[in-house]
Amino acid sequence: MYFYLGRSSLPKSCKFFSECKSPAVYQIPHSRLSLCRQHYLKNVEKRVKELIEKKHMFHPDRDEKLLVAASGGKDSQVLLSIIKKLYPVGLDVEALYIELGISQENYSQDSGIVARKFCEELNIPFHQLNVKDTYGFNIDDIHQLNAEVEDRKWKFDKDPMRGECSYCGTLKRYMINKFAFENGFTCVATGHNLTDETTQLMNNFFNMDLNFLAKSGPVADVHIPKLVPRVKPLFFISEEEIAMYAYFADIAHLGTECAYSTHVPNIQLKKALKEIEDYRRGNNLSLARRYHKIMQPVIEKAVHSDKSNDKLCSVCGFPTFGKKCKFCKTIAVLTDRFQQLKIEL
Ligand SMILES: Nc1ncnc2c1ncn2[C@@H]1O[C@H](COP(=O)(O)OP(=O)(O)OP(=O)(O)O)[C@@H](O)[C@H]1O
Repeated sequence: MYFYLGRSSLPKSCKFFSECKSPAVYQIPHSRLSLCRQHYLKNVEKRVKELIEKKHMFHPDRDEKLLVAASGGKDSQVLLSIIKKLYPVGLDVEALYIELGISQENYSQDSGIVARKFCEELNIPFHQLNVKDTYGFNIDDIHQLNAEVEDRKWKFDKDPMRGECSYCGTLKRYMINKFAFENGFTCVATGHNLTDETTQLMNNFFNMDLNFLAKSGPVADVHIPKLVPRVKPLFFISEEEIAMYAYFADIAHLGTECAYSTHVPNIQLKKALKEIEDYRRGNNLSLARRYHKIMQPVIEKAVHSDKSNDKLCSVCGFPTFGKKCKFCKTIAVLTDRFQQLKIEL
Protein backbone atom coordinates (compact mmCIF):
# COMPACT_ATOMS: atom_id res chain seq x y z
CA MET A 1 0.00 0.00 0.00
CA TYR A 2 1.22 3.57 -0.62
CA PHE A 3 -0.12 7.06 0.00
CA TYR A 4 -0.60 9.29 -2.97
CA LEU A 5 -2.11 12.21 -1.00
CA GLY A 6 -2.91 14.21 -4.12
CA ARG A 7 0.71 14.93 -4.92
CA SER A 8 2.66 14.24 -8.09
CA SER A 9 2.92 10.51 -8.77
CA LEU A 10 4.91 8.51 -6.26
CA PRO A 11 7.97 6.70 -7.66
CA LYS A 12 7.70 2.96 -7.29
CA SER A 13 10.76 2.38 -5.16
CA CYS A 14 12.27 4.04 -2.12
CA LYS A 15 14.67 6.87 -3.02
CA PHE A 16 16.89 6.44 0.02
CA PHE A 17 20.26 7.02 -1.64
CA SER A 18 19.14 4.46 -4.27
CA GLU A 19 20.35 1.77 -1.83
CA CYS A 20 16.89 0.50 -1.09
CA LYS A 21 14.75 -1.43 -3.51
CA SER A 22 11.65 -1.64 -1.29
CA PRO A 23 8.42 -0.05 -2.56
CA ALA A 24 7.91 3.60 -1.64
CA VAL A 25 4.92 4.16 0.64
CA TYR A 26 4.97 7.90 1.29
CA GLN A 27 6.37 11.07 -0.18
CA ILE A 28 7.66 13.59 2.36
CA PRO A 29 5.63 16.70 1.52
CA HIS A 30 8.33 19.40 1.67
CA SER A 31 11.25 17.50 0.10
CA ARG A 32 9.26 15.24 -2.27
CA LEU A 33 11.46 12.37 -1.13
CA SER A 34 9.65 9.07 -1.62
CA LEU A 35 10.52 6.46 0.96
CA CYS A 36 9.66 2.94 1.97
CA ARG A 37 8.10 2.35 5.39
CA GLN A 38 11.36 1.61 7.17
CA HIS A 39 13.28 4.56 5.72
CA TYR A 40 10.37 6.92 6.33
CA LEU A 41 10.35 6.03 10.04
CA LYS A 42 14.14 6.44 10.16
CA ASN A 43 13.94 9.80 8.38
CA VAL A 44 11.53 11.24 10.99
CA GLU A 45 13.56 9.82 13.90
CA LYS A 46 16.74 11.32 12.46
CA ARG A 47 15.15 14.77 12.09
CA VAL A 48 13.84 14.63 15.66
CA LYS A 49 17.24 13.52 17.00
CA GLU A 50 19.00 16.32 15.12
CA LEU A 51 16.77 18.94 16.73
CA ILE A 52 17.14 17.41 20.21
CA GLU A 53 20.92 17.54 19.83
CA LYS A 54 21.15 20.91 18.09
CA LYS A 55 19.06 22.59 20.79
CA HIS A 56 20.66 20.57 23.63
CA MET A 57 17.19 19.51 24.79
CA PHE A 58 18.24 16.42 26.76
CA HIS A 59 20.85 13.68 26.60
CA PRO A 60 21.34 10.30 28.34
CA ASP A 61 24.88 11.28 29.32
CA ARG A 62 23.73 14.25 31.36
CA ASP A 63 22.19 13.81 34.78
CA GLU A 64 18.67 14.66 33.63
CA LYS A 65 15.12 13.63 34.31
CA LEU A 66 12.67 14.11 31.44
CA LEU A 67 8.91 14.42 31.84
CA VAL A 68 6.83 13.84 28.70
CA ALA A 69 3.39 15.48 28.76
CA ALA A 70 1.27 12.63 27.43
CA SER A 71 -2.24 13.34 26.12
CA GLY A 72 -3.03 10.03 24.42
CA GLY A 73 -3.21 11.89 21.07
CA LYS A 74 -0.99 11.01 18.11
CA ASP A 75 1.66 13.68 18.70
CA SER A 76 2.61 12.79 22.26
CA GLN A 77 2.25 9.05 21.57
CA VAL A 78 4.66 9.37 18.63
CA LEU A 79 6.96 11.50 20.77
CA LEU A 80 7.05 8.88 23.53
CA SER A 81 7.78 6.16 21.01
CA ILE A 82 10.57 8.09 19.25
CA ILE A 83 12.24 9.08 22.53
CA LYS A 84 12.26 5.47 23.69
CA LYS A 85 13.61 4.34 20.30
CA LEU A 86 16.37 6.97 20.20
CA TYR A 87 17.36 6.51 23.85
CA PRO A 88 16.45 2.95 24.88
CA VAL A 89 18.71 3.14 27.93
CA GLY A 90 20.32 5.81 30.06
CA LEU A 91 17.67 8.52 29.78
CA ASP A 92 15.39 8.88 32.79
CA VAL A 93 11.93 9.39 31.20
CA GLU A 94 8.51 9.49 32.84
CA ALA A 95 5.10 10.62 31.58
CA LEU A 96 2.31 12.76 33.00
CA TYR A 97 -1.33 12.78 31.94
CA ILE A 98 -3.70 15.50 33.13
CA GLU A 99 -7.31 14.33 33.46
CA LEU A 100 -9.20 17.47 32.43
CA GLY A 101 -12.75 16.18 32.84
CA ILE A 102 -14.02 16.40 29.25
CA SER A 103 -16.83 13.85 29.17
CA GLN A 104 -18.18 14.23 25.61
CA GLU A 105 -17.44 11.05 23.70
CA ASN A 106 -15.62 9.88 26.83
CA TYR A 107 -12.73 12.02 25.64
CA SER A 108 -10.69 12.46 28.83
CA GLN A 109 -11.24 8.97 30.18
CA ASP A 110 -10.27 7.28 26.90
CA SER A 111 -7.25 9.57 26.42
CA GLY A 112 -5.94 8.59 29.85
CA ILE A 113 -6.42 4.89 29.16
CA VAL A 114 -4.60 5.08 25.80
CA ALA A 115 -1.68 7.08 27.26
CA ARG A 116 -1.33 4.81 30.30
CA LYS A 117 -1.43 1.60 28.25
CA PHE A 118 1.22 2.86 25.83
CA CYS A 119 3.53 3.95 28.66
CA GLU A 120 3.16 0.51 30.22
CA GLU A 121 4.13 -1.08 26.88
CA LEU A 122 7.17 1.20 26.62
CA ASN A 123 8.05 0.69 30.26
CA ILE A 124 7.79 4.40 31.00
CA PRO A 125 6.55 5.32 34.53
CA PHE A 126 3.14 6.97 34.16
CA HIS A 127 1.57 9.62 36.40
CA GLN A 128 -1.91 11.07 36.33
CA LEU A 129 -3.32 14.23 37.90
CA ASN A 130 -6.99 15.11 38.04
CA VAL A 131 -7.94 18.79 37.66
CA LYS A 132 -11.19 18.45 39.59
CA ASP A 133 -9.60 16.61 42.53
CA THR A 134 -6.97 19.33 42.74
CA TYR A 135 -8.92 22.54 42.07
CA GLY A 136 -12.59 21.61 42.55
CA PHE A 137 -13.79 22.01 38.96
CA ASN A 138 -12.94 20.73 35.52
CA ILE A 139 -13.34 21.74 31.85
CA ASP A 140 -16.94 20.41 31.67
CA ASP A 141 -17.78 22.66 34.65
CA ILE A 142 -16.16 25.64 32.92
CA HIS A 143 -18.23 24.84 29.83
CA GLN A 144 -21.38 24.88 31.98
CA LEU A 145 -20.30 28.16 33.54
CA ASN A 146 -19.82 29.68 30.08
CA ALA A 147 -23.30 28.53 29.01
CA GLU A 148 -24.93 29.96 32.17
CA VAL A 149 -23.15 33.27 31.79
CA GLU A 150 -24.32 33.50 28.19
CA ASP A 151 -27.91 32.45 29.04
CA ARG A 152 -28.21 35.11 31.70
CA LYS A 153 -26.48 37.62 29.42
CA TRP A 154 -24.04 38.39 32.22
CA LYS A 155 -21.04 40.49 31.41
CA PHE A 156 -17.79 40.70 33.26
CA ASP A 157 -16.20 43.79 31.79
CA LYS A 158 -12.98 43.57 33.76
CA ASP A 159 -12.30 39.92 33.08
CA PRO A 160 -14.66 38.50 30.41
CA MET A 161 -15.19 34.76 30.13
CA ARG A 162 -12.87 33.04 27.65
CA GLY A 163 -13.36 29.87 25.61
CA GLU A 164 -12.79 26.48 27.26
CA CYS A 165 -9.51 25.93 25.36
CA SER A 166 -7.97 29.02 26.87
CA TYR A 167 -8.70 27.82 30.45
CA CYS A 168 -7.60 24.31 29.53
CA GLY A 169 -4.23 25.60 28.28
CA THR A 170 -3.68 27.65 31.47
CA LEU A 171 -4.52 24.67 33.74
CA LYS A 172 -2.37 22.19 31.79
CA ARG A 173 0.69 24.41 31.56
CA TYR A 174 0.60 25.22 35.27
CA MET A 175 -0.07 21.67 36.50
CA ILE A 176 2.58 20.13 34.26
CA ASN A 177 5.21 22.62 35.40
CA LYS A 178 4.29 22.31 39.10
CA PHE A 179 4.45 18.52 38.95
CA ALA A 180 7.76 18.61 37.06
CA PHE A 181 9.32 21.10 39.46
CA GLU A 182 8.15 19.39 42.65
CA ASN A 183 9.33 15.98 41.43
CA GLY A 184 12.80 17.00 40.32
CA PHE A 185 12.36 16.85 36.54
CA THR A 186 14.89 18.91 34.62
CA CYS A 187 12.99 19.13 31.36
CA VAL A 188 9.39 18.81 30.07
CA ALA A 189 8.75 17.62 26.49
CA THR A 190 5.45 18.17 24.68
CA GLY A 191 4.19 16.86 21.35
CA HIS A 192 3.64 20.26 19.69
CA ASN A 193 4.27 19.87 15.97
CA LEU A 194 5.08 22.09 13.00
CA THR A 195 1.40 22.56 12.13
CA ASP A 196 0.53 23.63 15.71
CA GLU A 197 3.49 25.97 15.81
CA THR A 198 2.97 27.72 12.45
CA THR A 199 -0.73 28.15 13.24
CA GLN A 200 0.15 29.73 16.58
CA LEU A 201 2.84 31.82 14.93
CA MET A 202 0.33 33.26 12.44
CA ASN A 203 -2.20 33.83 15.22
CA ASN A 204 0.38 35.79 17.21
CA PHE A 205 1.39 37.63 14.07
CA PHE A 206 -2.18 38.70 13.23
CA ASN A 207 -2.61 39.85 16.83
CA MET A 208 0.82 41.55 16.65
CA ASP A 209 1.52 39.93 19.97
CA LEU A 210 5.20 40.68 20.15
CA ASN A 211 5.68 39.06 23.55
CA PHE A 212 4.42 35.70 22.31
CA LEU A 213 6.27 36.10 19.01
CA ALA A 214 9.48 36.68 20.94
CA LYS A 215 8.98 33.58 23.07
CA SER A 216 8.05 31.04 20.39
CA GLY A 217 10.53 28.29 19.57
CA PRO A 218 11.48 24.62 20.15
CA VAL A 219 12.91 25.44 23.61
CA ALA A 220 11.32 27.70 26.25
CA ASP A 221 11.76 29.01 29.79
CA VAL A 222 15.36 28.05 30.22
CA HIS A 223 16.39 30.67 32.77
CA ILE A 224 13.34 31.23 34.94
CA PRO A 225 13.49 29.89 38.51
CA LYS A 226 10.79 27.28 39.26
CA LEU A 227 9.87 27.02 35.57
CA VAL A 228 11.16 23.71 34.24
CA PRO A 229 12.53 24.21 30.69
CA ARG A 230 10.05 23.07 28.04
CA VAL A 231 11.07 21.46 24.76
CA LYS A 232 9.21 20.52 21.59
CA PRO A 233 11.19 17.81 19.75
CA LEU A 234 8.51 17.53 16.98
CA PHE A 235 8.73 21.26 16.24
CA PHE A 236 9.73 20.76 12.58
CA ILE A 237 7.58 17.67 11.83
CA SER A 238 4.14 18.38 10.35
CA GLU A 239 0.88 16.92 11.61
CA GLU A 240 0.52 14.93 8.40
CA GLU A 241 4.00 13.44 8.79
CA ILE A 242 3.24 12.51 12.40
CA ALA A 243 -0.05 10.88 11.41
CA MET A 244 1.86 8.87 8.79
CA TYR A 245 4.54 7.95 11.33
CA ALA A 246 1.86 6.73 13.76
CA TYR A 247 0.26 4.71 10.96
CA PHE A 248 3.46 3.07 9.69
CA ALA A 249 4.85 2.43 13.19
CA ASP A 250 1.44 1.15 14.32
CA ILE A 251 1.25 3.47 17.32
CA ALA A 252 -2.07 3.43 19.18
CA HIS A 253 -3.58 6.86 19.83
CA LEU A 254 -6.94 8.47 20.41
CA GLY A 255 -8.36 9.69 17.09
CA THR A 256 -11.23 11.71 18.60
CA GLU A 257 -10.88 15.50 18.70
CA CYS A 258 -11.87 17.32 21.87
CA ALA A 259 -15.47 18.57 21.35
CA TYR A 260 -14.61 22.01 22.75
CA SER A 261 -11.73 22.57 20.34
CA THR A 262 -13.73 22.37 17.11
CA HIS A 263 -14.91 26.00 17.14
CA VAL A 264 -11.72 27.83 18.08
CA PRO A 265 -10.56 30.51 15.61
CA ASN A 266 -7.19 28.76 15.21
CA ILE A 267 -8.94 25.93 13.32
CA GLN A 268 -9.71 28.34 10.45
CA LEU A 269 -6.14 29.57 10.49
CA LYS A 270 -4.89 25.98 10.37
CA LYS A 271 -7.12 25.28 7.36
CA ALA A 272 -5.85 28.40 5.58
CA LEU A 273 -2.24 27.36 6.16
CA LYS A 274 -3.03 23.91 4.83
CA GLU A 275 -4.44 25.45 1.64
CA ILE A 276 -1.30 27.55 1.22
CA GLU A 277 0.81 24.44 1.82
CA ASP A 278 -1.11 22.62 -0.91
CA TYR A 279 0.07 25.01 -3.62
CA ARG A 280 3.26 26.23 -1.96
CA ARG A 281 4.77 22.99 -0.80
CA GLY A 282 7.16 23.33 2.12
CA ASN A 283 5.71 26.71 3.08
CA ASN A 284 5.13 25.86 6.75
CA LEU A 285 8.56 24.37 7.27
CA SER A 286 10.36 27.27 5.66
CA LEU A 287 8.13 29.75 7.56
CA ALA A 288 9.07 28.14 10.90
CA ARG A 289 12.74 27.81 10.03
CA ARG A 290 13.16 31.32 8.65
CA TYR A 291 11.08 32.93 11.36
CA HIS A 292 13.26 31.43 14.08
CA LYS A 293 16.48 32.17 12.28
CA ILE A 294 15.79 35.66 10.98
CA MET A 295 12.83 37.38 12.63
CA GLN A 296 12.54 35.96 16.11
CA PRO A 297 15.93 37.22 17.34
CA VAL A 298 15.03 40.72 16.11
CA ILE A 299 11.64 40.72 17.84
CA GLU A 300 13.16 39.27 20.99
CA LYS A 301 15.65 42.11 21.11
CA ALA A 302 12.99 44.71 20.33
CA VAL A 303 10.67 43.68 23.17
CA HIS A 304 13.58 43.05 25.56
CA SER A 305 11.93 39.72 26.37
CA ASP A 306 12.87 39.20 29.99
CA LYS A 307 14.09 35.63 30.05
CA SER A 308 15.53 35.98 33.50
CA ASN A 309 12.33 37.02 35.29
CA ASP A 310 12.58 35.99 38.96
CA LYS A 311 9.33 37.32 40.43
CA LEU A 312 7.21 34.77 42.28
CA CYS A 313 3.43 34.71 42.75
CA SER A 314 2.25 35.94 46.16
CA VAL A 315 -0.30 33.08 46.33
CA CYS A 316 1.39 29.95 44.99
CA GLY A 317 5.07 30.92 44.87
CA PHE A 318 5.49 30.03 41.18
CA PRO A 319 6.80 32.46 38.53
CA THR A 320 4.77 35.49 37.56
CA PHE A 321 5.19 38.83 35.83
CA GLY A 322 2.75 40.63 38.14
CA LYS A 323 1.98 40.18 41.84
CA LYS A 324 -0.27 37.17 41.27
CA CYS A 325 0.28 34.62 38.49
CA LYS A 326 -2.22 34.09 35.67
CA PHE A 327 -3.14 30.66 37.03
CA CYS A 328 -4.00 31.87 40.55
CA LYS A 329 -5.98 34.80 39.15
CA THR A 330 -7.91 32.41 36.89
CA ILE A 331 -8.69 29.98 39.71
CA ALA A 332 -9.88 32.83 41.98
CA VAL A 333 -12.10 34.36 39.27
CA LEU A 334 -13.65 31.01 38.29
CA THR A 335 -14.25 29.90 41.91
CA ASP A 336 -16.00 33.20 42.55
CA ARG A 337 -18.20 32.86 39.46
CA PHE A 338 -19.20 29.27 40.24
CA GLN A 339 -20.39 30.56 43.64
CA GLN A 340 -22.18 33.61 42.21
CA LEU A 341 -24.10 31.46 39.75
CA LYS A 342 -24.65 28.73 42.35
CA ILE A 343 -23.34 26.04 40.03
CA GLU A 344 -23.00 22.75 41.86
CA LEU A 345 -19.60 21.19 41.41
N1 LIG B 1 -4.28 16.16 29.07
C1 LIG B 1 -2.97 16.30 28.85
N2 LIG B 1 -2.07 15.80 29.71
C2 LIG B 1 -0.75 15.94 29.53
N3 LIG B 1 -0.22 16.58 28.45
C3 LIG B 1 -1.06 17.11 27.56
C4 LIG B 1 -2.48 16.99 27.70
N4 LIG B 1 -3.05 17.60 26.63
C5 LIG B 1 -2.05 18.06 25.87
N5 LIG B 1 -0.84 17.78 26.41
C6 LIG B 1 0.50 18.11 25.86
O1 LIG B 1 0.41 19.26 25.03
C7 LIG B 1 0.72 18.92 23.67
C8 LIG B 1 -0.15 19.71 22.71
O2 LIG B 1 -1.47 19.44 23.03
P1 LIG B 1 -2.70 19.82 22.14
O3 LIG B 1 -3.88 19.79 23.01
O4 LIG B 1 -2.39 21.03 21.36
O5 LIG B 1 -2.89 18.53 21.25
P2 LIG B 1 -2.35 17.93 19.93
O6 LIG B 1 -1.56 18.90 19.09
O7 LIG B 1 -3.50 17.25 19.32
O8 LIG B 1 -1.30 16.86 20.54
P3 LIG B 1 -1.60 15.33 20.85
O9 LIG B 1 -1.80 14.70 19.49
O10 LIG B 1 -0.39 14.80 21.56
O11 LIG B 1 -2.84 15.31 21.69
C9 LIG B 1 0.50 17.42 23.58
O12 LIG B 1 1.24 16.84 22.54
C10 LIG B 1 0.97 16.97 24.95
O13 LIG B 1 2.38 16.90 25.01
